Amino acid sequence: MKPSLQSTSVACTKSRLSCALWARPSRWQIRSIHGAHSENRSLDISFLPSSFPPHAGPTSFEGLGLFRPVIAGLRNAFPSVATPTDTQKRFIPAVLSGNDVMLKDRTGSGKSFGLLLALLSKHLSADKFAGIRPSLVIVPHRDLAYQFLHWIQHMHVHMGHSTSLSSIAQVVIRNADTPLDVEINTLRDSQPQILIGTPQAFWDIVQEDESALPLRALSTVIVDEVDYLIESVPENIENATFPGHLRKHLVTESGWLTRKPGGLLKIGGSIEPKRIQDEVKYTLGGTSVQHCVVVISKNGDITNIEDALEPPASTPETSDEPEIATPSVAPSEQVKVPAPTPVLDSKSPSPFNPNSLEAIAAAFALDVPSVALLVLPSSSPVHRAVYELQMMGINAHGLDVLREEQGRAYLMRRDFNAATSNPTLLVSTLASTRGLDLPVLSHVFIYGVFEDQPVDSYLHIAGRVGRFGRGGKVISVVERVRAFKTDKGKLASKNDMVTLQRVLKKIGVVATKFEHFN
Ligand SMILES: Nc1ncnc2c1ncn2[C@@H]1O[C@H](COP(=O)(O)OP(=O)(O)OP(=O)(O)O)[C@@H](O)[C@H]1O
Repeated sequence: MKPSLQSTSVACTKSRLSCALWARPSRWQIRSIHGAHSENRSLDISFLPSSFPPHAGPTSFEGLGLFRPVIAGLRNAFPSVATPTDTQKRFIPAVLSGNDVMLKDRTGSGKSFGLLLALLSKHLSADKFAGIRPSLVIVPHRDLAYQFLHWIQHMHVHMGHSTSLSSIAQVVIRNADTPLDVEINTLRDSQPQILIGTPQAFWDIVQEDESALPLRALSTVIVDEVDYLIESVPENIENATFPGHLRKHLVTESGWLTRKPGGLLKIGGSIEPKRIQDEVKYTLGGTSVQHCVVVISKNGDITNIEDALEPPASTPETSDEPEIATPSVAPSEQVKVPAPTPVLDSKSPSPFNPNSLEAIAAAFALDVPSVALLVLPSSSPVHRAVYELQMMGINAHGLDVLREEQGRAYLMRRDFNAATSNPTLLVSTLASTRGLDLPVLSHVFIYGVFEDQPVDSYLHIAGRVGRFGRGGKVISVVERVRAFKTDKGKLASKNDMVTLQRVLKKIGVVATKFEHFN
């Protein structure tokens, strides 16, 4: 089938910036990118100039041209989302009108959510019989795929639209429980209008049966976390393929995106490097977010980093945002929960510094009213950390947005001040927290310093709190002397405190004392 020039696609990232929308899905081929590493990780699409004028148009969702039933679903499922953010005011009309858009803005500015509203509007407003070709939403990890589906599911309940949820959207992920051919047959039986999945899942399906995915007949492609996806592309990919295309054409702006003069709108984030400091403060929730650094010394002492500022007098956070009741979902529309996590081998040596975990457990017990997130480096065993924290009496769970107490319950809650008798610590890795939105999070703990792109990693993780001007604490726990093995197997040591000091300096953040460890 020949691709239509009306096709568009969107890509979106969760770090400091970016979201892109472009066309010509017929040129897409999917290559395996999962787990691949690039030597060249210096790609930076952060400072692309904005070619879109400041917004002066409608200020309501109705005025932006969203489909009425989608707005009805939004109002009932998300009453706190009353008016569009600046960035949504700009990109929603652009997406609806079929433009290719590259979007970048600060974390938590509503990029993903707004894209979903636009995508739903495009699909649901299309003529029922003429239909619209399907769309693909590519996200970096499973939990984000389900977060998207969860958002759609909650709006769908209130839309009063006759189309079933499974005909509107489905998640495509790979899990050991569902054989590939079952997944492919499901897709064949009921192809939804919006397919949400990870690159690995799409790649596996295409390899097995290319015709199972409508790659040559897509109406929109959204790529969320586009910078992350680009970074994970191996340098040596032969032929320009997806996301090799992203590297070669999107980033270098060679014209793959610009199918017609002026066809690509670059929206938001025209940030000069010299202004990055201001932008970072904005990105990280302004002055309402505190950044604490807890240092573990060789003898196990736990202290605040030197030169940390005294914390401001605490003022309880106020919010007029209501807690949202979870609407009931018909059993046929409920998301299938994959198999439970594997049993832990607790006898093998722990990769974690026990003093660091103890510091996290103590800080959590002393300071967290309801729910916090602990982010581990990407290769860390989450189950092991959960097990060790549970042994310390902490109500720790591996993050899994399909399970109520492991994350699902927190996707919708907005009762920021509520304290619970048994607060929850959700544990995850950097790779699987990208883009996640748990509005009720008050604290995020960071285990160590992320050696690969430490600044971006910090910005991304810190952005899980302080969303939409709310407060929060980012607490990094670092070792003053961390022993490690070099590539040649020799023992060496690093001072993670110094590395983190450099990161904070670079992004213009001054650490605040974590008061309980004074
Ligand atoms: N217009 C709005 N008004 C109030 N809240 C909003 C609005 N749009 C989105 N939100 C809420 O803001 C939160 C963050 O949205 P979203 O995840 O889309 O931001 P993002 O820019 O994609 O963030 P990140 O870069 O971290 O992924 C969600 O809880 C969403 O419900």
